[in-house]
Amino acid sequence: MTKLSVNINKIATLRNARGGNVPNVVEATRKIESFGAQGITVHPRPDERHIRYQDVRDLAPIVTTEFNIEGKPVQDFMNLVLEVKPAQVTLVPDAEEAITSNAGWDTIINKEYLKEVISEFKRNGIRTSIFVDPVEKMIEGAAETGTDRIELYTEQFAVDFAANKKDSAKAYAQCSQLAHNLGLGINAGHDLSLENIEFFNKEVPFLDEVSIGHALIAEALYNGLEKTIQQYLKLLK
Ligand SMILES: CC(=O)[C@@H](O)[C@H](O)COP(=O)(O)O
Ligand SMILES: NCC(=O)COP(=O)(O)O
Repeated sequence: MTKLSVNINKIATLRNARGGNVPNVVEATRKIESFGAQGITVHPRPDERHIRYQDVRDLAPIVTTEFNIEGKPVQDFMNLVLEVKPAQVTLVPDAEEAITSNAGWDTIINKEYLKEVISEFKRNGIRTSIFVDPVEKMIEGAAETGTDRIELYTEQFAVDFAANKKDSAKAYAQCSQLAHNLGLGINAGHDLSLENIEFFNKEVPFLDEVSIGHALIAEALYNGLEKTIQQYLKLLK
């Protein structure tokens, strides 16, 4: 079964909107795990627009499933991850001003940089994953960085699925097969939703984990967190 890691960025967005501590991200995390999620993902961005560095410190000791911290490996981010030592770190090549993550790594141009960062996290017992586009050369480059896993960036899949599902996951399936053959673990995420997740999970082999946030939290506004999480779990079987 593909594991579901719930990205709680948007719970922090709502909390920050009023400047207080409601909704409380620690309480929300406990509930999300009790509803069956197999992981919690956070993405502390440099501007702390949603998840703050202190949230990461508060969450680390209470997450009982897998804690996955995503971000660009700037020094502050690296220090935070090495301080809390989550189960997994996912490296994303985010531009600071980007409204959201919008590209995978160029694993060829950035190979030496990624090798250095990845080896530091692995020396500290943290599983590494790197965010990549579904391009076979980028998967081959990822394997040369020493990363444990890749995370397939699924925004293009979501766009294509909405237009015409037929071949929307084809490149992802091919890249997942290649990654598996190269000994890499395979995660996926960005713009996955209740509408597209079943098709993606059926079409793409060897998936270890999907991390889902924006759509899941939006869907939970209508259906509730517990029911929404259990709908995802059922579609990921
Ligand atoms: C890397 C990725 O695609 C998402 O995990 C990202 O964390 C979403 O970030 P926002 O929640 O800031 O849109
Ligand atoms: N890595 C993807 C993630 O954590 C959540 O992305 P999204 O579902 O908020 O687009």
